[in-house]
Amino acid sequence: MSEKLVLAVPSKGRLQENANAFFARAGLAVQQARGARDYRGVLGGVDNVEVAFLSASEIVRNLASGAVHFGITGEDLVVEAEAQDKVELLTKLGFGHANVVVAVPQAWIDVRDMDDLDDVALSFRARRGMRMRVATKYVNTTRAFFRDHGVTDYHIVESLGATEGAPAAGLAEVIVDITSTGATLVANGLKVLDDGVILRSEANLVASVTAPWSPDLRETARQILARIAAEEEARSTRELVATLHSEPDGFAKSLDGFGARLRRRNADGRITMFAPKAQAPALADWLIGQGAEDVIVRQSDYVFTAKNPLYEKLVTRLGA
Ligand SMILES: Nc1ncnc2c1ncn2[C@@H]1O[C@H](COP(=O)(O)OP(=O)(O)OP(=O)(O)O)[C@@H](O)[C@H]1O
Ligand SMILES: O=P(O)(O)OC[C@H]1O[C@H](OP(=O)(O)OP(=O)(O)O)[C@H](O)[C@@H]1O
Ligand SMILES: [Mg+2]
Repeated sequence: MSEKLVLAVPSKGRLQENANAFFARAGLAVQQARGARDYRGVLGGVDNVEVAFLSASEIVRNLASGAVHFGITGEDLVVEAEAQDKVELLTKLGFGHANVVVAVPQAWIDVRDMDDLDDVALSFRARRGMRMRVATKYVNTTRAFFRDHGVTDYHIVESLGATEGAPAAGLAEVIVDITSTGATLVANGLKVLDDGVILRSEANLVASVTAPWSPDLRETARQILARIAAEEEARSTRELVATLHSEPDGFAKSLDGFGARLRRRNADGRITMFAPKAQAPALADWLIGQGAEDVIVRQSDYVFTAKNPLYEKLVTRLGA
């Protein structure tokens, strides 16, 4: 039996659709083996990969234990699992943005920041003889953040769902939870403290450091990461083609100023350049000003480079 690289993708929730789209863009479509009820799949375009469909939090557990090699999950879940020494966050994926925040009732008008919350905690103890309660499923994240802010007089009430409802239900005074639009907080009469953003999270491609990384599996990883990096590079850069019959003075320096690089110069005066996407219109305009008759700007599907930065990051972390 040949060993496989196991890739975990979210099977439900907010990350699922974007995760599938991400692999499809890289030419690595996730294919569910037999119907949607099958929890194992394959990755189109690369042999030797088994796809495991798991929830975002299960993905972190499996990465930490080494049961899967790669996974897509939220940074908030990696931090909460305190798994940073067992995984490598290879790259942010640009979706699944959400903040882990400390929120209190809007009615607490004098409570604006963590210092104020500390005062509340102390007076709570003094006046009511009980500790301020914080409802959350981010227990470790909360403890670390409160410790850093010198808040010690509180008690965590573990909450596994509908955390925002805890204050109104009389189960806690404060919550720590994840939010993206903020609508749930507002609907529950809560506000985020001014310095209460604990973590700005997004979905990441994460590698396990503890998984068995044989030479064959490293080679499979190299191929996958080359495609992902090539797609990222293609998305963030544009190719420009212009015909310039004489090269402007200090051309290389000017290109540098746009963050662009020369790729090729043909004998007929046609020049091909790569520029960051955001700089492409300005560079095109400048080239016209330098005498180019037209400038074609195009996006490539993939830009493979001799360097494979994601793979290098992985190998550096894994060591020899
Ligand atoms: N508004 C949001 N609320 C919660 N999570 C979000 C939000 N936006 C992005 N995320 C990200 O999606 C991750 C998974 O959340 P989601 O609610 O989709 O999973 P879930 O299916 O509820 O998982 P579980 O059952 O393990 O809690 C979060 O940990 C976070 O990284
Ligand atoms: O800031 P908002 O856009 O209002 O989103 C925040 C809400 O979304 C998440 O819950 P989710 O819907 O994922 O349900 P769950 O708690 O069952 O996972 C989170 O736990 C918040 O309750
Ligand atoms: Mg959720």
